[in-house]
Amino acid sequence: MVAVVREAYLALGTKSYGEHFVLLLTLASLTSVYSMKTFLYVIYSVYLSSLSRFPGPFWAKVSPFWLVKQSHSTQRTTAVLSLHKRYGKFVRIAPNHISINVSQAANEVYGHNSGFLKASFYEAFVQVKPGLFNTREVDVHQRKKKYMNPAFSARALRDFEPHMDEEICLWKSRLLDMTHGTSAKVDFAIWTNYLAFDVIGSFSFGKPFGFIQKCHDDYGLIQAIDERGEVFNALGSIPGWLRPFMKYHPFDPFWKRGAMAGANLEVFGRRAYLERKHSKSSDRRDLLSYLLAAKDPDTGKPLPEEEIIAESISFIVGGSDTTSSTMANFIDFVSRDKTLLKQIQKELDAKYPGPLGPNWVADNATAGTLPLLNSTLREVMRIRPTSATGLERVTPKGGRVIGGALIPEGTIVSVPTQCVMQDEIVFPDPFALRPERWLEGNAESLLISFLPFSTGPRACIGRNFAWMEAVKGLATLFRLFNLHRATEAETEVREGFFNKAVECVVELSRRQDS
Ligand code: HEM
Repeated sequence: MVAVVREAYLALGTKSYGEHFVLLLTLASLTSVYSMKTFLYVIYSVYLSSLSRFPGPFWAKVSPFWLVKQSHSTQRTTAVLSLHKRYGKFVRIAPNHISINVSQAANEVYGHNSGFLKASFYEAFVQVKPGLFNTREVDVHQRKKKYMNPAFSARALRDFEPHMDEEICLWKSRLLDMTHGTSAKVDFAIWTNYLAFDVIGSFSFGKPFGFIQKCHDDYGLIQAIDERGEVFNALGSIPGWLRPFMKYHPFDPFWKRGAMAGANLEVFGRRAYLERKHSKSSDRRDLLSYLLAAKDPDTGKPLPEEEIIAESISFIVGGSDTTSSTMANFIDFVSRDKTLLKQIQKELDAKYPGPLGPNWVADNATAGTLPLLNSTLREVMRIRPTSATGLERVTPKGGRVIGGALIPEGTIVSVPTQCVMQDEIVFPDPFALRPERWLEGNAESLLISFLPFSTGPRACIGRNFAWMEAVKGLATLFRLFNLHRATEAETEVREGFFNKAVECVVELSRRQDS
């Protein structure tokens, strides 16, 4: 097209009036051909395609950029939920994408043997090589899972607990230092990050990154991961061929920031891997030791270095921001509710009576079974899930009936986790934080709709690890401190692939026997 226009321009200087007329007519016809094509595409998309029976905003039916815009504004799930309120259970949120707000659909799409595979959205998250999280092929995923599973076994987690304790102990000491003889304003959106990053550093590479030690993120890693999450989440909805060019967008620095954040994370991941590889051998069974010892089942050879680096990066991301956001949300909710705070502390005092030594940290065996602490954590994860979005999957060959509607093969579908966990039929008064609902007779039956870690073969491999870290960290914090949220205002949440509170400033003071 550009070449034709240039030809026409060059020619205009030398041609007669009649020839000018012919050229202009040619240009006009070309423009009309393109306009006609666009017009036909719109007609097809809106009225004739097999998805045209599903309602949705006009722009979402004809272009992926409606969804890109929502992700760009870091409010994708909120926007999709408001569409469900307006249009009902099935909404077309992109030309080939149906969002489904039907509880049972979560199992139909994500459950074992459903046949739904991850969509090309996940390719936007690939760094170095596809990792456990973003690989799409079933056989590659199964191979990876085989060598990753042992690092997450009950035994491996038990062995790791003393190392987790070291980080939680240092964390609480820092908080105790800050509150010596006084109270302090502490932003737990940052401090839960320090803890989670050091814990995942210790778990993956055998030593923490040193955030708690320095009370600072020297590498700018937290911001890099936030920016990367927001930009990659938006890139995922952009057609694959266009993604590499987005960083050159002349008017919108958002895309370039994401590319730079991704590059910084890659440098950090490579360095952490190399340091660990060349460190003096230790008998610590960290994640890297499992990966370095793993053999490719096809070739019998060790895993390629690039694959290990890709997994390292993926674990820094997947294992840090997620747990820290969940803990920050818990702190946010409970520090606003004095009655609940006192009840949780009463439960903790009974199990951990004072005096508590300087190295005391809540143990998993006890903290993991405290009824109120654990049911409050469930409620927080249900009301403000860290992973709220509809996870994108492709409908398998032959199509499927999902939530009662026939979905043609090749269609991208997603079931927003937040919808499932706030279904008022399953959870009456869904927006009220009611820990009791998990302590009543029918609590077991609620678990099927409690999906903060997703479900099926692609569910979170780190869920037990995350739960252990959260209950230990929170039990230690609430046993030792009083927390009072320093604002009445609603907490602002930004959504990348995961949700994250922008701040969680709390007035922190020591309890009497801490
Ligand atoms: C509260 C904390 C966490 C939440 C809410 C969470 C949530 C999730 C969710 C919803 C998925 C499914 C994603 C999808 O299908 O696209 C997932 C997958 C994953 N998570 Fe987590 N996660 C948490 C903590 C962790 C931790 C601590 C680790 C590592 C130590 C981890 C590692 C992973 C990995 C590797 C996957 C991909 C699994 C696969 O595809 O087989 N996550 N997580």
